[in-house]
Amino acid sequence: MIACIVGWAHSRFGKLEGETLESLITKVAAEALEHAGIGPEDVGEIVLGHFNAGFSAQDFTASLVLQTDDRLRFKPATRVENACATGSAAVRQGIRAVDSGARFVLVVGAEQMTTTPGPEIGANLLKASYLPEDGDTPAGFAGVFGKIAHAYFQRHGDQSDALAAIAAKNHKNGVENPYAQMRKDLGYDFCRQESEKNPYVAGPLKRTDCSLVSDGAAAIVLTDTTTALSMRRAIAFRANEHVQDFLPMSKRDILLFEGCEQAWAQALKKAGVTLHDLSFVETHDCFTIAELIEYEAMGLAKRGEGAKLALEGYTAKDSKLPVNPSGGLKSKGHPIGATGVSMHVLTSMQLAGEAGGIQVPNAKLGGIFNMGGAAVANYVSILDRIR
Ligand SMILES: CC(=O)SCCNC(=O)CCNC(=O)[C@H](O)C(C)(C)COP(=O)(O)OP(=O)(O)OC[C@H]1O[C@@H](n2cnc3c(N)ncnc32)[C@H](O)[C@@H]1OP(=O)(O)O
Repeated sequence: MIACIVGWAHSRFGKLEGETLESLITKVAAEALEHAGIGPEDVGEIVLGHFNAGFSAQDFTASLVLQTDDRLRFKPATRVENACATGSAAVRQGIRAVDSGARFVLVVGAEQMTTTPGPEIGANLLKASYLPEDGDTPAGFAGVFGKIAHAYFQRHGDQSDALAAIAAKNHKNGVENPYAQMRKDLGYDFCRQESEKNPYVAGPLKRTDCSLVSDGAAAIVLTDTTTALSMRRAIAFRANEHVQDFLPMSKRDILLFEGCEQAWAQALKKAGVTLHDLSFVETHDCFTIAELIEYEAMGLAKRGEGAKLALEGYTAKDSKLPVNPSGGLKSKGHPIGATGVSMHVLTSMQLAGEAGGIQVPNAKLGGIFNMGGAAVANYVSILDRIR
């Protein structure tokens, strides 16, 4: 059975004053059901993606979705977590529920990060790393990717120009995304130069090489193909693959993102397509170096040559393969548990031709890569509009 997305909702991402985790969850849940044209009574199963790791005092959160409407009472609801790929883990669990016979499945991803004091944010995020073996990591998760960038530069040369090009591209794309946290075209020169407003954060990574700290939520409604074809819109999963790798970076060649490579290979094979068939890709640019390595791991460039794609503009919104037309985590924001669900929402919008200013013309097939840790949890979806 092929699961389909038939409704969706997305909150603004950013520092959302006056919101709570509960209000974020219930708003997108209600909006997604309405968008799908179904009622709470039609929901067969609920999955919540929520990372937490200390961002919220409430850690038993699946039932918060039931606060949306009394008619959700007694529905099965479960929270899933897989670090920064938590949203995609929830989507995959939702697909499993459809495969097991649930007619409509409500998948919500949510996180509230900005109410946590600065130093604690880094410490919470580092819980998705493997500290005992990988050694002390200052600067939170940026420290982990700072080490990766440093090692990449040692192997393949200084790629600061390419990283700045990726940052500038994603910030430019985000300007037209109404859900994005930072809608400023920062420009290549600002992203390239160290400055008071763009200091080094970790290793060769500057502030503009990092994704944002965000609050936000997103939701989708899933159903089976037969039901989906009788509804307003139907976005089908041509593939949905999950590859989990070892946690310690010392057990892998960390510059290869082999879990990402494997997940893309499996997904493309399952969908029976190549990268050239995709209209666009939303990929996990938690740090610009991640997007660069992902170009290579997905097979778009040879190892060590990802920079060329960034510098030649191959992945720009109006070019061969737009990557992160939404602005990516870089400018859209990265509320951990919501990110993977957000990628599925924005890809569905693109395929439905409902993406407004970020619309990729004639988008037919969309690819998604969402990652937890440093290529530890790897999820690839390939989505296709069938109605
Ligand atoms: C596998 C994974 O997904 S791991 C990823 C997990 N996520 C992360 O690790 C989050 C990484 N990002 C961060 O920790 C933070 O954004 C940092 C450290 C880069 C910057 O935080 P701070 O230095 O505290 O910046 P602060 O919040 O004080 O903002 C200062 C200015 O920089 C801007 N800014 C903050 N973060 C960013 C960013 N990532 N990119 C661009 N601009 C930024 C702000 O808008 C603000 O601008 P203003 O002065 O014009 O108002």
